[in-house]
Amino acid sequence: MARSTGTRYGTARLRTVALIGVDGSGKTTQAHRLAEALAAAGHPATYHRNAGGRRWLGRAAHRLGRPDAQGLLGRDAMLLVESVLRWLAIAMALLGCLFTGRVAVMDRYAACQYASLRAHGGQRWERLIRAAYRVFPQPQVTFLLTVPPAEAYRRIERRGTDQESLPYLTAADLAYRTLPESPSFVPIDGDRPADQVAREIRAHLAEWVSVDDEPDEPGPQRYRPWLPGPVTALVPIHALPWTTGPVAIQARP
Ligand SMILES: Cc1cn([C@H]2C[C@H](O)[C@@H](COP(=O)(O)OP(=O)(O)O)O2)c(=O)[nH]c1=O
Repeated sequence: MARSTGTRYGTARLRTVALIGVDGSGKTTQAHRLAEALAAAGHPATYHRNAGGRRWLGRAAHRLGRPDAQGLLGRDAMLLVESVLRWLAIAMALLGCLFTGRVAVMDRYAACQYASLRAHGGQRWERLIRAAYRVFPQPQVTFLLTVPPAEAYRRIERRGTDQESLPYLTAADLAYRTLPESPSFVPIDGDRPADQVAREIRAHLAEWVSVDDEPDEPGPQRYRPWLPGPVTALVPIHALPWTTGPVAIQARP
């Protein structure tokens, strides 16, 4: 019988994966898909929406006749509220996964808050917020989903649940690319069909799935969505058609 060793890269265990990027880049779509794929491959995972409250505060602001959350609270107060709410959300998510042993699939992480501060002109808070967020471990892998700001804008308009301006999305896009930690992000071109993007994300994470990870019993569970089928399962991951270069995995714990 095969022994399951969990979701591992060498001796390290996959605990946290983060998806970051501007609004409309596809984080939520891909994070849900990734959590489902991990679970289907026998690696229990939980999706976490690490919201900063900007969307629901924006809806509240609308009801009160203000244009958005920032119009309601003011820029600095909004950035601080967002930073606190996101900090709490990340802390709860990490604690939950610590107790359950599940992989945390993070829809946004600390870097999103640093980018938000920069894109909203709140740089003077960055040192303070970074100090507060330093308690959080680096995710083993952080995917930066990239789409042209104009495409992100179109998607948000179609979604219809919130609003972002094109200049803001452009500033946020630049902020992500220029964060000091950006060299450690795995960039993923999100301006492609969602299936293709999901496959590339899974291909990067395939390095973490031990060969011992086959489930004990044969049957439907043996399907491993990391790879497209039994024939290609024997092909080295670097040779698969959707990989664009060496598999990039960040610092291991
Ligand atoms: C991933 C993806 C999403 N969408 C849609 C779904 C959503 O309504 C919207 C934004 O996607 P979403 O996953 O919510 O992005 P984010 O979490 O980064 O804000 O765009 C597309 O039209 N094409 C895509 O390839």
